[in-house]
Amino acid sequence: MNRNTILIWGAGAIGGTLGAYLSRAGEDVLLVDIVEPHVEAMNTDGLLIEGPVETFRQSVKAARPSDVEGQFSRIILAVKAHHTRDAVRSLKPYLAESGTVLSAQNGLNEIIIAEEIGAERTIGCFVNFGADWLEPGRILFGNRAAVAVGGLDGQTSDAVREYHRLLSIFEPKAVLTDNIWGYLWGKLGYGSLLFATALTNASMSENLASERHFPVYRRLGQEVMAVAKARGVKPLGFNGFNPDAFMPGADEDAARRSVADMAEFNRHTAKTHSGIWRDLAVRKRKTEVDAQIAIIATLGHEAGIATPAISRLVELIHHIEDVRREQSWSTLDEMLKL
Ligand SMILES: NC(=O)C1=CN([C@@H]2O[C@H](COP(=O)(O)OP(=O)(O)OC[C@H]3O[C@@H](n4cnc5c(N)ncnc54)[C@H](OP(=O)(O)O)[C@@H]3O)[C@@H](O)[C@H]2O)C=CC1
Ligand SMILES: CC(C)(CO)C(=O)C(=O)O
Repeated sequence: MNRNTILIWGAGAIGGTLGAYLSRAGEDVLLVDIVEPHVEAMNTDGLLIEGPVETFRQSVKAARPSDVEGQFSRIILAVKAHHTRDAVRSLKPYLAESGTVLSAQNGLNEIIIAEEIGAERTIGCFVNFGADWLEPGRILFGNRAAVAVGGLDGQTSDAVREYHRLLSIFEPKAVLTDNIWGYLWGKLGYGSLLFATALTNASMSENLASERHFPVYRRLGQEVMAVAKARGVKPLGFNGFNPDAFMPGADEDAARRSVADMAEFNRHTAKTHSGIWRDLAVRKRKTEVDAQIAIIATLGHEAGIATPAISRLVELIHHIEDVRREQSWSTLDEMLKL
């Protein structure tokens, strides 16, 4: 390890995939994770990336947080949103004074990271590719999708350019943007629909293609876009999600087309279900609903925007987490009662 080593903090589905690609390209990468058998497997057998995009086994270096020594200039954070603050506190001693952290996560984690290390050391990023951590040392890379990197203030610093270079190794179409908040809010809109799909056991595309539930998807998208607009953000679209279709005053057909495009996009991935569904159905653990979705209601309240559908969605996900409800079409039907 030396100062030029790139740390990937959280080496699950997203961090592991990025780490394998960067290591394969000859970048000096250290994958840091709290799951000891995963760290052990990565050090012993490397990381197996498998699925329709490509399958390869990559030799990587891995460590537990307590094994890390030294100071580093580039750290990519890829833990779940609700682990962000703890993870940033644990990586902070290893972040060089002029070093930066890039969030390869869903949600508005950049706000928390900036609170902990300063906005000038926080770099924005948006990832939409699909991956699942299968078992120690083994990750499914389900599909390619949009990736963007940008400065929180819209400026393109050397650090922003450097992370864009790194992300482009993984995704050649990675965008260097002056509106990273636009992508992050676009993903919150997209993500709110994904959380709704996790209320059932059907695939993302099957859920999104359900005509009966279209009003649910439209309402969620509309609430998120209204909050984004009130905060002065110009949300951006990607992979079927068209933020304009959910803006106040937009016609129903536009939203219908966008939801159909999202269904079509998600028909072509080996990751058939969202990470949220996987947390509930497979990993049997808490989701990112509070960190990623409940915060929209809080910010909406501050801006005077009502978000009843978002609040009901948060409640239903909590019910499933607490084993008070099942993932089923009838749970999604609850969203129609608003
Ligand atoms: N998977 C996907 O397809 C996509 C995910 N995202 C987003 O990317 C982010 C990462 O998700 P994903 O990769 O799926 O999650 P994973 O759970 O697969 O990976 C996160 C890893 O980080 C570990 N971890 C937790 N806390 C720490 C810590 N303090 N220090 C070091 N490691 C830690 C986790 O351990 P443990 O399991 O014990 O918590 C886990 O091994 C999330 O915000 C997610 O929403 C965005 C786009 C697509
Ligand atoms: C489904 C995906 C990959 C976005 O397309 C995602 O963000 C998730 O699983 O949470």
